[in-house]
Amino acid sequence: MAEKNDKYGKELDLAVRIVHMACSLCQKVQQSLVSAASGHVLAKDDDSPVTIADWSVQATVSWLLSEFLEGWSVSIVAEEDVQTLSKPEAASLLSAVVNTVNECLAEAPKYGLQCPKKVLGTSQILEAISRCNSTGGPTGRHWVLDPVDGTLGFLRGDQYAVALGFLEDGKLVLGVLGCPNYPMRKELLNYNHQCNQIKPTSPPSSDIWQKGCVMYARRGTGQAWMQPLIHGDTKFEWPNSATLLQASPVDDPSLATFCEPVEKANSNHLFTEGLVNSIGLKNRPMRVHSMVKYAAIARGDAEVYIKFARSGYKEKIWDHAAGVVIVEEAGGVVTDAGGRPLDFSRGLYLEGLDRGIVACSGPILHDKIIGAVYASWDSSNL
Ligand SMILES: Nc1ncnc2c1ncn2[C@@H]1O[C@H](COP(=O)(O)OS(=O)(=O)O)[C@@H](OP(=O)(O)O)[C@H]1O
Ligand SMILES: [Mg+2]
Ligand SMILES: [Mg+2]
Ligand SMILES: [Mg+2]
Repeated sequence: MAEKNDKYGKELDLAVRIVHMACSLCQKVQQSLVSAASGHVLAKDDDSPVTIADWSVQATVSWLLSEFLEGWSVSIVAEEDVQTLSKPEAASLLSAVVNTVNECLAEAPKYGLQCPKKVLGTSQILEAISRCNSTGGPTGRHWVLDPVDGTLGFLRGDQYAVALGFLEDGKLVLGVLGCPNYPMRKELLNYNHQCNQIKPTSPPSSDIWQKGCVMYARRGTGQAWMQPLIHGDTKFEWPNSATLLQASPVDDPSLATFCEPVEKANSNHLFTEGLVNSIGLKNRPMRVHSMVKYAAIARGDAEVYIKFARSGYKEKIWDHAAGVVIVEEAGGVVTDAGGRPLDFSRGLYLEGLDRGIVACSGPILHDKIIGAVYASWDSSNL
């Protein structure tokens, strides 16, 4: 962990504590959603799901960043807004969000942070959510938040992530990724998804499933770290509990494992199948929701992550920021399909992205995949 005087040390320390809190919030909401088999799930305009957890995490993170970075006029780029939540028919949803946020903030001392002097009211919570309306850009400091990435995975009792990145002058400098359902063994990561597809209402039950982690990295250190999630009455303690992450040394495609989004609608599975076959990648794909795919590369559980969204879809910065810096500092390489670094300096979207995203555990494998993309592209139906 960064010493307190190091650049961004204060921000990283705070962000890690906040993400631990957010993960704990999500675990509680996920348990209650899965056991109620219904609950507060809404569809957004683009038909994607949003839950109590998405809004509650955004409110909690926003409140904590503003409180502890006072005077920095905190700028936050985040996924959710308050439109749906402010409608009269969403009153019970809003009250659940208010309770969830206050319960989470009351636990702040366990994470070494102060809780609010008074319980936060509805308007303060709506304000905290809507304050995250920054559009980022090439100058200044901006936090980039995906409160729940992989909401679909979250609803299935499967993989999801809380992702918090930090940009300065258009450059990604910090990434913190909370993975509350990240299992301890790689085989379980794959099995977890399949298991929950068959039995979507069964939450992971044994300790091994529930053991989550928080990963973090600071640009330029060449180090990425992982801590176990805080459970029960354990007090937050670090840097003692952190272990160094190292991306996989495998550079032979025939030995590599690749991961990709679960949903065909989010990435072209047919194209990646042709692509990985063409370079002799034999292992079957690990289909995992959310930025846990970046976490798997950083931790050495997989070697390649490929995402080719349908043409016309614009990738949002909060779906990648935290994961990219963690993979890069763990020794990996992340670019677009043309081999260029992702550009976080141009607002809400990864503008100028060439076709898709390719993240690899190292440069040799990355070169091979990019070469294969060029070779496969013309014959593809994208
Ligand atoms: N049509 C389309 N194409 C590409 N990407 C899309 C699309 N729609 C949504 N999204 C974004 O995908 C985020 C989830 O990515 P995943 O890799 O987890 O996808 S998947 O659930 O495994 O299929 C998801 O993030 P969350 O909304 O935070 O869950 C979306 O931002
Ligand atoms: Mg997302
Ligand atoms: Mg999200
Ligand atoms: Mg979403």
